[in-house]
Amino acid sequence: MIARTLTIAGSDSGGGAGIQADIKTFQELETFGMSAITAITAQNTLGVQKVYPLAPEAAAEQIHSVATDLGVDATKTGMLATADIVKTVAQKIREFGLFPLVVDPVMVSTSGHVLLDEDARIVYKKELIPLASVVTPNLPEAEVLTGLSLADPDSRRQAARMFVEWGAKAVVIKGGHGNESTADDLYYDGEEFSVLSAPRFDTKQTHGTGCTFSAAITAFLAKGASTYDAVKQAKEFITAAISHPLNLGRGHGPTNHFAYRHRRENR
Ligand SMILES: Nc1ncnc2c1ncn2[C@@H]1O[C@H](COP(=O)(O)OP(=O)(O)OP(=O)(O)O)[C@@H](O)[C@H]1O
Ligand SMILES: Cc1ncc(COP(=O)(O)O)c(N)n1
Repeated sequence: MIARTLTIAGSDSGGGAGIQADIKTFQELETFGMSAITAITAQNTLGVQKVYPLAPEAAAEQIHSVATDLGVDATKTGMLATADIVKTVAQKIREFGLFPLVVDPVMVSTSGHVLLDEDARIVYKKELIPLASVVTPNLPEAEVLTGLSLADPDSRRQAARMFVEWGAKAVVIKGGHGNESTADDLYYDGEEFSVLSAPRFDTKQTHGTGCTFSAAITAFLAKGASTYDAVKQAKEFITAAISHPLNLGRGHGPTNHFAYRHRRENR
């Protein structure tokens, strides 16, 4: 049977991030993608013009519909908007056993728009991170959640240990926002640290990189990969997507979700 993937996240009308990036990634990686929408954004490459969070029950009903009929092999969470949605989503994940679970703690868009209410952060740590098979904060998100300044490798390792202490089985602290010459992501599973490294491309077309990366991890997990292998292959997917830009829009353009498959087909 085809592997079934579920994203619980916000809609990006511009198609580069959120639910749309997730479904494209699920499809490219030959899984059957499904969605529970938590918020609707009016958004393009220039920024987020408007956010409409949905009622928590709307997310709960969508998860119920999918889980009680089609079934789910791996799940991810993205933009959850409010503390009440975070609580409800965590409860539904527990109720339906929607594991393995990738938690992408989306807080602020590339363009600087707040996508998670401040009072949701505590709930996140208490309710959602402990359920995660892997949690994928970027550097600013990891700084907000741990309260540490993450300018050097030692502090990043300390932050990674904190996520595992809170109950996540593994963590990837993504280095996209760092200023090193390579885009290095730090992986930790409670036992070993590894650095997943890729060239840093000098590009503005990075809208949706985090969503795409976490969706790719979810797809590889749904197909049976170990967490580390899923993260490693997802890093190849996102590196291909960033390095073959589509040049759309006038701001931070989307990544290229076709690139990984095209590269494999042309080998
Ligand atoms: N310019 C770049 N060149 C190469 N890889 C990059 C670049 N920017 C980000 N990445 C990679 O993309 C992935 C997502 O990382 P990033 O830190 O951008 O996440 P994010 O901030 O959550 O993304 P988003 O833009 O969706 O919010 C990571 O594997 C990171 O290393
Ligand atoms: C619905 C939604 N989810 C997530 C992001 C984060 O992506 P980015 O940081 O690349 O803007 C976003 N902009 N919109």
